[in-house]
Amino acid sequence: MAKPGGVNHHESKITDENGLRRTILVPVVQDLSRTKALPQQFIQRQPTAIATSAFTPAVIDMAGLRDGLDSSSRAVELQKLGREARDWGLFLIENHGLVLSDVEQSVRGFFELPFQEKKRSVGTYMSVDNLGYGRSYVKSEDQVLDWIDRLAMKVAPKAATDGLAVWPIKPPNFRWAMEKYAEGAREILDELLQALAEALSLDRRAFSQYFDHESSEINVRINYYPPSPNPASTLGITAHSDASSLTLLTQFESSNGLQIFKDDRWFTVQWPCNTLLVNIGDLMEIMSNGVLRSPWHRAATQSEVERFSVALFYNPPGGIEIEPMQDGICGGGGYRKVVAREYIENYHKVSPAPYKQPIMFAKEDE
Ligand SMILES: O=C(O)CCC(=O)C(=O)O
Ligand SMILES: [Fe+2]
Repeated sequence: MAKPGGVNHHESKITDENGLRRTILVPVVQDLSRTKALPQQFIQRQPTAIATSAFTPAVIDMAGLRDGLDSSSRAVELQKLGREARDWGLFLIENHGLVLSDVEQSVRGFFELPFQEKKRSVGTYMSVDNLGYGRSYVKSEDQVLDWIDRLAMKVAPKAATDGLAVWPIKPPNFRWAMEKYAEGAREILDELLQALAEALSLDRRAFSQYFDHESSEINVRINYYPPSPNPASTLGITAHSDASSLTLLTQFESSNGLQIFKDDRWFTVQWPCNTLLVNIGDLMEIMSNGVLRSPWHRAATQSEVERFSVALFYNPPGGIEIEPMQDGICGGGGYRKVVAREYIENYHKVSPAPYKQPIMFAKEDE
């Protein structure tokens, strides 16, 4: 336990060069930020967080999309959706009906707890599948670390969470708020799976056929980026694509943290506060055989501002085999059939990874 005002440590398990499992201690970023300390292990080898351009994704009006299957407003939204999903792999949604205040209150309440309380509150499942309160993907002692503390949990299917102490006990309504949010999110993402297929002139069930209410998987990761002593030399999240089919991303205040890589440069994603962001994940890239591509993205840090984001990953049931589309427009991406769980396991094993490397696992000639 740290002295009052001191820095606590997360315990991360790594496998060292001799194949032995070891625990290494990683400072809690929330504590570092308070003391304005910036240890060497958080300093990127190249200055990073300077994005050259700003980008505001197209906003899809969910009310317009719901406006009757053959209505003109739906046609307009579908056209926008198809274009943005193909060009950028992400888009914003408005009129989504999701209320975020309970989630925000619970998340802020959790991170306000003292370190030991946070650990006690979450239970013991830290090292399972990168879940729990702590850090993701600490693989070696000389790795440059992200300026972040995280809380990650499985939300669905419910049975998958039974044996794990996955839910923070404090604040007391945390689980209720997150499950309510996830159910609302699932409805929206189901609609978007169908709309994306339609926007690409595919059978409406081309993507949604892999999902079902009982066993599709929802994982939630809460990213907390405390103020950084030097945003130009720290990163909140190292560049990656998401393993998911679709990711729903929420931030609590409008701030510029998310950056996306396109045409050889980084763009800061500008994101109005009444909207949520949806991005294509690797599993969707595989399903569409490369017609939709999962964007390579990262999170910058800021000097005076703390930022929270909530990433909700929507995946088919783990045992489902995904078969890349082979017809006219969807074909030629060179992807092979993959079992969702095998894809995700490999993704966790190889992350963090160089540009688009995890998805090579699903290429035909791998
Ligand atoms: O904080 C953000 O905007 C990005 C989060 C993210 O990319 C993730 O959790 O996978
Ligand atoms: Fe991400």
